[in-house]
Amino acid sequence: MSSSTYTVYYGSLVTPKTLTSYDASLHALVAVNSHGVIDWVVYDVQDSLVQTTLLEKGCPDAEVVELKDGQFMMPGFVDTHTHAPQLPNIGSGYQYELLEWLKQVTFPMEAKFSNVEFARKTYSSVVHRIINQGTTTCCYYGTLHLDATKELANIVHSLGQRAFVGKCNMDRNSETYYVEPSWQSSVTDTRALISHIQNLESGSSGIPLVKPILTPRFAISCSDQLLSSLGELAKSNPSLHIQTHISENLSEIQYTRDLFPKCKSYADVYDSFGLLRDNTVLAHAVHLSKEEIELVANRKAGISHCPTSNFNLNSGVAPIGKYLDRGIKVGLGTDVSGGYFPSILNSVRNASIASKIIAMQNRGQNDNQGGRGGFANDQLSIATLLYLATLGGAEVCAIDQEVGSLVPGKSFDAIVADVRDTAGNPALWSIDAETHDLTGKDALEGMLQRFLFCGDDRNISDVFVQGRRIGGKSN
Ligand SMILES: O=c1[nH]c(=O)c2nc[nH]c2[nH]1
Ligand SMILES: [Zn+2]
Repeated sequence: MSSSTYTVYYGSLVTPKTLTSYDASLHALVAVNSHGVIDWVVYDVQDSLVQTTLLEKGCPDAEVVELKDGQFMMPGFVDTHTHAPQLPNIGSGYQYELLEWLKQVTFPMEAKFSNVEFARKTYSSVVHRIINQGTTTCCYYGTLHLDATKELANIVHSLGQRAFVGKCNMDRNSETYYVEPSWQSSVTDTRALISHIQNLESGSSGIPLVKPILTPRFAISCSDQLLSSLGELAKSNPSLHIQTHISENLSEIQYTRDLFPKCKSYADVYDSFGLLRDNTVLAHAVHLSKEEIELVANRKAGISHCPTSNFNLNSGVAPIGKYLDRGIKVGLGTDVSGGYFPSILNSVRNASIASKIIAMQNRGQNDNQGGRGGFANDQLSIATLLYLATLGGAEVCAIDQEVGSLVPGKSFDAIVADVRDTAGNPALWSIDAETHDLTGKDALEGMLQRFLFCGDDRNISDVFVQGRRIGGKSN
């Protein structure tokens, strides 16, 4: 590859390594090739050695983009669970718990997406907002409408975000104005959406950024015939992703038990229809039994932890540390509009608080069950929170070979965080030379913490997917 086809980013870098560690360098060089893939990364390169390093790497003419002091690169956020049609409802109806909230607030809004013009206008604003929050990969639920969900996929595609887009399957137990007419039409529309998304162009890298995802809304909303047909569809397409809700709220769990008396558990409902596998994204998982945890672990399905929504709809506190100890893949989800904020930064904060609640409740206990061990009774560290927001999410989506960390061979799906006062966020007190030593790695850890706990979209200068800038503050 000719050296001028590289863009080389020079500046501070933070990237997750394991659940308990991350790499950080104040002066890193990250070379991105013309396909948007990271070719090489070199840590700790002083200013005076940048040109020498480029020469050694065989690309003296590469375009160098230099970050400012107070900015750093990190992988973009992976939102493993959100509902695009619910953004207009953010901040409404939080007096209800799940089932009543769906009925009173959510279904009336989603029904409006039968109007494709409304869908196009709304989704355009939705996707712009989510990108500018630093989300480079997003798992979207649409509504039950085929045409509106095609629009959602088109918009995500045209804006260049990496995403999974699904049409809700729901042929029963909803309101008469918002339910699919039959399981057959639900499956037909699902197939049509899959073909539509698979026919979207792949862009210059040749890598399709938008992928279809089967979306049985939750067990309650799907008849046996529908779940069975979706299971068949999944079986004939092993690479087709699946997303659904599980074990979020106690009334929902009881209702599910009543509807599927032959199944051993909520998780067993999905498993018995062939919907629990290594590319299944399970949202919530607040109240899983021991047997369900084993089942989810054995099937290698991933959990989307949505703490904001779990607090907000009074659902409970998911025992994420226990899942991590058992080796289950975990990522974060915003779950708008059960969650009231479309940014993974907000999920990070609430995941931290949720883990502290569990740690307080379990103080003094030591029931680490082997596996990775050590998470169940403890608060999540900064390293773990960073991991869940990025690489953990990529694992849940089964795309961790492609994205989730800034290492050679992966796509440059990244953000530039900016923790300077000039970013204009009064809640983030920037680190300055008067009060801090800005030369050591601690300074970078400090910047990362402040960004995760106090940052917002004003602190995100750039959002890149597959090497292409698709958003950021100046957009
Ligand atoms: O948080 C949630 N949001 C939803 O829209 C939904 N549908 C089923 N179960 C759900 N949970
Ligand atoms: Zn949800």
